[in-house]
Amino acid sequence: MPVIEVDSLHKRYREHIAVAEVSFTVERGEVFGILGRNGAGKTTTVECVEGLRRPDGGRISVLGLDPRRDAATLRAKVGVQLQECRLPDRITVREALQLYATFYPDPLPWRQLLADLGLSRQANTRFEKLSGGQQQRLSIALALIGNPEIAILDELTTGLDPQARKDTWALIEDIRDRGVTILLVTHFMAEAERLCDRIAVLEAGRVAAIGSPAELVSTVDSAQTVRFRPSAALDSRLLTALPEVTGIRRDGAEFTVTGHGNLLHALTSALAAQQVIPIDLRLERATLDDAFLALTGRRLDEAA
Ligand SMILES: Nc1ncnc2c1ncn2[C@@H]1O[C@H](COP(=O)(O)OP(=O)(O)OP(=O)(O)O)[C@@H](O)[C@H]1O
Repeated sequence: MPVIEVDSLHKRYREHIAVAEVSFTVERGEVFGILGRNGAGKTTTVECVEGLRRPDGGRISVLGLDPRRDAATLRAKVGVQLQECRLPDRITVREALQLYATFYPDPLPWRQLLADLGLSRQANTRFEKLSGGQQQRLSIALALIGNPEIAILDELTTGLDPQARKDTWALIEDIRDRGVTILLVTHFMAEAERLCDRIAVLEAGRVAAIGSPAELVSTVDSAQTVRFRPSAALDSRLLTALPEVTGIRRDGAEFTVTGHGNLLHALTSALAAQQVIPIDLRLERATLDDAFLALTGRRLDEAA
């Protein structure tokens, strides 16, 4: 049974429709990503799942419960990392965790959690003195202190440097390995690709597609490109005769061949038969970026 079910969610702010029609399910133990450009409706969707906003239409079930009606029960089972975590400047890491631990019936031991998050040395450091990466890790710790079944993480690594981002990704993989189901909001393609078992691509308040990163890429992956330099003179008609080849371009010594199916195999076999070696052989396939563009009509980093 899915742990989160969102069915035909609709939410507007006055006359502005933030979420027009969103449906997805999250299975136990998976990392499910909501990927979309700024303003696509990601935060509004997860805030409805968290019970922080009242939907104008549709149905949401979390662990079989209603996020608003059963808010008190769900609070102990769902850990939430808010998009902007601001704590009082003078509170220490230890105090924040001890305070949050009192909100839950069965909290994790905070010392262990700090060690897992690489924050042990900051236990007595005030919030204002933490680096951006440390503040981010603390906000994840606060989402996990209640020992939740589900963690909802919004813009996990925004504002972090590349190393802190990679450390945070490794941390999320650890959390997933402990069996926590993770709903992750992101507008970073690399983050979605690295962490998510499945992704819902959101565009203008609607789901454009749902699938694993590989499934999303395969929807646009009919065309492939192979580039190489032949080791000896090559008659390009040999290649155009192959059923897998749809086009050939020549720039100086380099050939660029486009096609589909088992293009690479067909090409290398044809070249081998002519005793031609393809030098600097490269196969280029569609990426998740290409899939996003094909699905939504715009690049992920394009302004709204
Ligand atoms: N409280 C609000 N009042 C009015 N409009 C809002 C409110 N919150 C969000 N919106 C608008 O609703 C739309 C969806 O916003 P939402 O924050 O859900 O998108 P998002 O995909 O999470 O974007 P971001 O990555 O920028 O947070 C946007 O056009 C936004 O301006």
